[in-house]
Amino acid sequence: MAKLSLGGLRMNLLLRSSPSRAFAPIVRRQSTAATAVKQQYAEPSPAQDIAEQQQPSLVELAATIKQETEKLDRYLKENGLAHPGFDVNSPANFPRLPEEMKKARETVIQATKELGDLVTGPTEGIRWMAWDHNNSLSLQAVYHYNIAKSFPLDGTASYSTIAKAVGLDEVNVRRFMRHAMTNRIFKEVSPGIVAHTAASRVLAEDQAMADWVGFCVEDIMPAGSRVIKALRAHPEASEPTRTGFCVANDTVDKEPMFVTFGKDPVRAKRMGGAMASLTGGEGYEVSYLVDNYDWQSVDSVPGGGLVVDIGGSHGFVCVDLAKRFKNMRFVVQDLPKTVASAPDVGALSDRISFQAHDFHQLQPVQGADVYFYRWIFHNHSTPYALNMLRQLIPALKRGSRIVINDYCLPPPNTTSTPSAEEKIMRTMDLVMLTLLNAQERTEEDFRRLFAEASPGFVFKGVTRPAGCRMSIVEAVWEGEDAHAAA
Ligand SMILES: C[S@@+](CC[C@H](N)C(=O)[O-])C[C@H]1O[C@@H](n2cnc3c(N)ncnc32)[C@H](O)[C@@H]1O
Repeated sequence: MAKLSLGGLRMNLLLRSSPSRAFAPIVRRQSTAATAVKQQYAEPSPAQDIAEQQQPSLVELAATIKQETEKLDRYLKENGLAHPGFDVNSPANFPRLPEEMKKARETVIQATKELGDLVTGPTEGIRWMAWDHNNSLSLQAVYHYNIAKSFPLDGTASYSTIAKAVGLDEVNVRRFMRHAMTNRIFKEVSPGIVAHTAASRVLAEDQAMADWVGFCVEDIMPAGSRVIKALRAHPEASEPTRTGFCVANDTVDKEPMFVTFGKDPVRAKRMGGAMASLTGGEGYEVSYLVDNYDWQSVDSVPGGGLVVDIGGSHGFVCVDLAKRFKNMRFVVQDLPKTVASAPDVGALSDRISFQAHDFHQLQPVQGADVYFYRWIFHNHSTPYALNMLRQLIPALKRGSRIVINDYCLPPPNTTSTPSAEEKIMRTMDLVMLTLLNAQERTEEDFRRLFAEASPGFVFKGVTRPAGCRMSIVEAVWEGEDAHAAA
């Protein structure tokens, strides 16, 4: 079994046909562009938004960019923070910012995009958008031939030297690198002589980012180009063995992506690095969940309420909860090999136990107070997600809560320009389709899922802690107390 540690996530790759493997996308919440400044105190409803929002003029957008950029610039100067740049020694990331400055930065990003799109115009925009995959192609060449590592970060090299070092002919090295340069990856400092930039330095130094690029350009890109073929053959798009990924890897009706990766340690390791790069950042900390859900009421149940962490990996969420709440008891369920490799939880073992359980089968723990799923539902299409919920029903008592910690898609285009965050989340949704025939869900999707699973589930809603990228989805079982009757 290859085991991937995914930042906050843990993933095990088993050589078995299971759809239940994780792909954990990342999102950043970004407010809208110029309009965000005007709207930040009164968000309009979607209907109002579409009807009433007016397109800011070019000059208004430019003014917003100026105003918010000045705020950022002042903040950087006042705090002695490095200014961003493209040069090899410039910072690899924009500095971490307090909330207000984050808004300014998001507004600059969004307004700049909006202004650029407006002055490009739709025809020209679409013409070149249809060529976007060529950015991935030159990036793939840089990744595949390890070009960023082929010459020193603080030096220069000729195309012919790089060609010899990477084993690709000079003509192709030059064309791929010169294309990558249009994206600020490398620069040509004199004819035929190249040097690193901040972006190529990231590719050379940050292994997790290199893994992310590799996973995207060598696994997701070919799979994405087969999605329509997969959909034409299997329009229901619900089986993890009938995805674009399966078409690309000749595994249709044979095995889902995670099984394919489980057979290939190099790809498995690369995906692990990619996920670590993606989810290791700000906004994924378990503390958001610990601090922002009413665990106190579970802790106050006489004898300590019982929480079942389904697909809970090695139980790190329960460990954090158990440290904070002194009465709650926990059962961590996962596949047998994961449970077998779980580390000893020491003094917490009187309250945390592990159990091998397949979440596509009947839930064995009866009458728990909370059935909890983190990073599980977004890896499953509706039929599989419905089955997971229905497998709980015979175990539920009236009042049992089902808590899902996952992404929650925003309502569609509630701003005059779709935010960068929305773009990322919707792209992730496509990636979930591509790889697993799975999906990200809106609040309404979650509501419908519970309603369709059984009228006994009463949907309570979705909350998203400030600063967190994940949401907490909750439903309560008000149906027949099958557990008590049993
Ligand atoms: C993305 S990880 C999520 C782990 C953990 N909940 C977290 O928040 O990081 C998905 C987990 O589901 C487990 N899993 C996959 N298929 C399963 C199944 N059929 N039954 C139980 N667990 C499963 C995996 O072993 C893995 O630990």
